[in-house]
Amino acid sequence: MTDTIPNYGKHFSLLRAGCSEQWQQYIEHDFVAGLADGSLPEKSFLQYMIQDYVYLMHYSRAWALGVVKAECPEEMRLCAATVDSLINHELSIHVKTCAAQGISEAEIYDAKEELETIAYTRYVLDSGLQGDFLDLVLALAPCAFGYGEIGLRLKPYAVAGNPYKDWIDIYSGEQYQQACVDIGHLLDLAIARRVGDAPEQSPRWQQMQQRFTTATELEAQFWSMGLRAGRS
Ligand SMILES: Cc1ncc(CN)c(N)n1
Repeated sequence: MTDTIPNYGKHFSLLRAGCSEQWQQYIEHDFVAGLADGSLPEKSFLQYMIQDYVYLMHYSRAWALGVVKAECPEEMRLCAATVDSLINHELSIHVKTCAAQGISEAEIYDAKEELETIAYTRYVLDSGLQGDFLDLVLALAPCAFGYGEIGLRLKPYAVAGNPYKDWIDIYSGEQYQQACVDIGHLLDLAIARRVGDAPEQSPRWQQMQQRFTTATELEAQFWSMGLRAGRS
């Protein structure tokens, strides 16, 4: 797998470097290795897709909260565009994968949430409810960037015969990669507006890094939940 760090903006690189161990545990998780070589059990993938549908619904609500908390038109527009891309595009593969197994969208919408899904989604929503727009974006960011980086790393494995080719194609694809660049721009804007040009020197930096790191840890737990669901 290639180890190039994607160019999703200045602050992505800084925050990623600030939690490199947790970041590696997220992007190099066994679940990801199973997607790459196709060895991930089908049951794990299906359970993950059901929980991920539920996750993305709450994650979309959190981006909608971004529209509410934004402080300029550019922030509002980027948040609104992300809500649209999540609920009208990214979720399609979840609906398609479940439909192929005879599970309807209404059933996935009502699926019982695993504890990891609750922990992660409510952490993100609470970051926005309790904090300001920047707190919210820092908690939202690892989701977008991590899958972007994983998509690029897994691209060479999207070959005929890999059952997870469609999944890899989506996250390595131009549309998803552009969304990561746009979110990187949003993060840079949000930081510059609220903390200035040298955020690492701000008294707020440690707490900002912590939000990003916690969301990164919750991502790794989400993969582990997928593996566990496949074994039960
Ligand atoms: C848990 C999780 N994290 C990230 C993504 C990519 N948007 C996702 N679909 N699910």
